[in-house]
Amino acid sequence: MDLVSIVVIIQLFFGVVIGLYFWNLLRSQRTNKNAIEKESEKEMEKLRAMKKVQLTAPLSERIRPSSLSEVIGQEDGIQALRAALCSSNPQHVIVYGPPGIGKTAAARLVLEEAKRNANSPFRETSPFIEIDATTARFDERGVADPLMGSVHDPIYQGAGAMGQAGIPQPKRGAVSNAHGGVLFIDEIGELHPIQMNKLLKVLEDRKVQYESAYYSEENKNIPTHIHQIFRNGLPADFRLIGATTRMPEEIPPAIRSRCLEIFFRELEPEEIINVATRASKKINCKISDDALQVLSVYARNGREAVNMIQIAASIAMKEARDLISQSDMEWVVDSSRLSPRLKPNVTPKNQIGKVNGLAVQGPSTGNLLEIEIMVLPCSDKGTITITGIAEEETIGNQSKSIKRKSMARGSVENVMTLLKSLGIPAHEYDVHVNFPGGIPVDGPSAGLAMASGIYSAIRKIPVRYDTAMTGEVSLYGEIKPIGGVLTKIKAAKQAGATRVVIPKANYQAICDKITGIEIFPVETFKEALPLILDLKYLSENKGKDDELFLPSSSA
Ligand SMILES: Nc1ncnc2c1ncn2[C@@H]1O[C@H](COP(=O)(O)OP(=O)(O)OP(=O)(O)O)[C@@H](O)[C@H]1O
Repeated sequence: MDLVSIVVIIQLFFGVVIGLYFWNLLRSQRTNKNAIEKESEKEMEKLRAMKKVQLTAPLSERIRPSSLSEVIGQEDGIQALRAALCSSNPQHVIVYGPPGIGKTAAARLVLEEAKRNANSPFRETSPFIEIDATTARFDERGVADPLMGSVHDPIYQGAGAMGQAGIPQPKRGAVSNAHGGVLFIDEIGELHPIQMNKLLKVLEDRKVQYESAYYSEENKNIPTHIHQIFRNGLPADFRLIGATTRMPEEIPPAIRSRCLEIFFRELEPEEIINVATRASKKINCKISDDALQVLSVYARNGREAVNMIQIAASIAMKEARDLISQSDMEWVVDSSRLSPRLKPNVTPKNQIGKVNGLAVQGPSTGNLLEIEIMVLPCSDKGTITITGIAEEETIGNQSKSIKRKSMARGSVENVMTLLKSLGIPAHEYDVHVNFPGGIPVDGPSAGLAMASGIYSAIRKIPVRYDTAMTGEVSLYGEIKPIGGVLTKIKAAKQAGATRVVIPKANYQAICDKITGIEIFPVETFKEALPLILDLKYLSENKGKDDELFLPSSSA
């Protein structure tokens, strides 16, 4: 055999081996493809079967408000929401309010209303994208980010065609999905600071920019649309509605300054009954007055009312009844371990050292703040004791917080100095200020109530039970403005007070729209005292009014 024949045989051999290799590869690919197709067909069959099964719409869906007019008690908030979003120039919005009072329900409906305005930039197809900030977790490497979107780098794409070709793939997030519509971020106060900064950038640029170490402008393999996204960003022009149960101070100022701030208020008991009645009508179930009464004692907000109706209606329907009875509702209360909604009310008796302060919890929940003060003469230097939720408080937000001496304590110290300077021997007493009922004392606004209570306890003059009060007291006896005055006036009225003393600087014409309570705006402590103390008792028991008044040199 000559050399040429040997080379031909070797070539033939390698030719056969290579041929066999590729034939095998092709065959295994075909087998793989067949297996995948078979598997996919099986899954499609399961999917089709699943789609055929459909239960009736859950009660919660049927109960949900279907128009803004069905959102009860939030007329002011809805008017502001309409003003912000239904015009030709919609704005970003933050909606504040306690849980379960209709923030999400209203946000979902306002876009539909905006679409009906011919001048609105929203179109029929404008999307409403909802995301919860508590679950919008992101990966620091940018692999997954449901809010902003992310880039799937080839290393994470596995064996996909793009991955094998080394092409990074941008994946849209909620900000781009909401393009041309509304992005609703529930619990926006819980958004991670990094996400918040990214969101601010998107609001500014109206697009989202992506980066990847795998991207190169020169790479000819990368399709045009991906080049476009990396060069120009992905459009993200939407209007933001953020909802939060936090206080405005807890929301980063940068986002607040870009948004219109809207407040939804706590629902009153009659409004909760109204929500419950409508909900039961929507599911064609009647409800007895006794059952509604039980519900009104236990439901704290619209969501709780609706949940209670759902459970009670399910029991009634199971027993083929169309009426929710008192015992159904009591069963719901018992099985859900609900505790009654106890709102403090004024005690109908003028008492020494017992004052009605006012507090705001959360963005718009007002409460009567009962304050008890006892003074005991002491031989040495007097002490101050404060009990209740007032000893120490944390300020700031989740990224930065500091603990500081409670403002309530600072307030009492100011009040003591003021009283001493006015000739009241407050320093000759051990003073105990108690805030019963577990309502936290907010800031210095309880100053007027504490000063009046300490005065009452030292002079043994009862305080009027029908009067509630709020205001910071300065060292010189001026009554300084405080926050949340309207909420506090409404809380005073709800608790049964018929008179309320507020700082003059807080008085607005809108206060007079609240009927059934007399409002007394004051500038000084001296002006406030005769409104707060029981003057009748004083004239009957002491015989002369001048004991009440402070020395003429005082504020
Ligand atoms: N003011 C209201 N009017 C009518 N229904 C209400 C009202 N408030 C709550 N509901 C009922 O409760 C459900 C839940 O309310 P929604 O989700 O809007 O509350 P939310 O204020 O957004 O609470 P969260 O802050 O917990 O998300 C609604 O679908 C609706 O059925």
